[in-house]
Order: sequence, then structure tokens, then C-alpha cells
Amino acid sequence: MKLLVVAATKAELGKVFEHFNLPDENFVQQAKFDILITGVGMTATAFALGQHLNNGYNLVVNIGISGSFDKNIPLGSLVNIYMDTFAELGAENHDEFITIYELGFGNNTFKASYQLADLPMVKGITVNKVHGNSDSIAKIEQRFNPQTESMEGAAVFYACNTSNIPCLQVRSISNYVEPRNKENWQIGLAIKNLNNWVIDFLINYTT
Ligand SMILES: O=C(O)c1cccc(C(=O)CC[C@H]2O[C@@H](n3cnc4c(=O)[nH]cnc43)[C@H](O)[C@@H]2O)c1
Repeated sequence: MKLLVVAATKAELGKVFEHFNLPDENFVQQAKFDILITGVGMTATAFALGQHLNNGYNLVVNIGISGSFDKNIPLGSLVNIYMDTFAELGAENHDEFITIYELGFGNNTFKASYQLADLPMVKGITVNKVHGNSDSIAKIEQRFNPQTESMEGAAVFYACNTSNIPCLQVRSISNYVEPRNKENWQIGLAIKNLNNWVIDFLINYTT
């Protein structure tokens, strides 16, 4: 059984690198798991996965921090994204938005194919532009009713679904999606809790 852990930035996995004494590289290969640092965003993620996904993985775990639309989800807590949507792929038709699915160019939503019992299941969207404006937040909530947003999740699900590799996405909530105020973000807490979860998961999954 071989696992691939995918993160956008090394900063999101700092304690994991320390715990397992891993070399300071973007693609780390170990006996029981590999780690891939892709860079932020869908394009960097898809490119990196295109280079490395063909290594016989039994499971891909996308991890990272994330914004939450749902203020009932505490900052620093972990969620399991069971479906994720490319929220900006489509066309504007004056005030209306037409998804690529509605345009006839294929799916805009992709699902996890591996279940975890112990985390809340939520619906995510993936964006190029972090929402930070009340009008655009209201519009995207009305369009997709998401609970979280990241900049990579749907790209990982797309690559894994297309390659028939089981995948799951675990995110730690660093901020609420609201008019931008970086002072409210809890990136340190979110990364700490995320790293503890990843270390635990790697130890339990690979032994
Ligand atoms: O300074 C900023 O405006 C900023 C915006 C988004 C992310 C960052 C980061 O430092 C981390 C990159 C990472 O974070 C994920 N993320 C976290 N919160 C959100 C969000 O509200 N909306 C979308 N993505 C978010 C994202 O997946 C990035 O890979 C700094």
C-alpha cells in the first residue's frame, strides 16, 4: 500500500517533515508514503500531479488549510471535503453564470472516493481568487452553497478520478470567507492541528 500526500506549500506540512525527518524537497519518496508539494493553485497542482501520479499509489490525500463559509465550523478544526467544484469555470451571461457542465464541456464537480469516519463531511469549491468581497461571497454562496473553499481541491479530485486512484481531501479551517481581514485568520492554529492529524494518519495508515 503506498500513499501520496499532496499539499500546496511546505509550510502546511512543516511538523510532518520534522517528525519523519524528511529532506527539504518538493517531492519526497519514502517506503510507505510520498509527499508532493505542488505550489498554490489549480494549474501548479495539476502539473505536479501529472508528473508524479503515475507511481502506483493506492490513495492520494490532499491536505491544506482552507476558508469556511460556515461559521459553525470552528477555526482550526478539520473537515473532510467529500465533493469539490471548479467554481469559476464557465461563462458569464450578463448577470447569470453558466457552468462548464451547463455549457456541455464536462463536469465541474468531482468527488472523494475514500471515506473517513471521524471528520465532518463538507462540500467545497476551488477558486483562483480567494473571496474577500461581500457581493461576490453572496453570489458564490447562492450559486453553489459551499461550506469551504480552497485553491487546489477540485484539481486533485479531477486528476485522481481521471486516473482511477482513490482520493480524499482533509482541510483545516484557517479563516472564514468574509470581507478580507487577515487579522482574523488563524493560520498557525490550523497548520498545527492539520500536521497532528497527518502524522497520526500516516502512522496508522502505513502500519
Ligand atoms: O494572503 C492571502 O490573501 C492568502 C490567501 C489565501 C491563502 C493564503 C495562504 O497563505 C495559504 C495558501 C493556501 O491556503 C488555502 N486557503 C486558505 N484559506 C483560503 C480561502 O479562504 N480561500 C481559498 N483558499 C484558501 C489555499 O488552498 C492555498 O493553497 C494567503
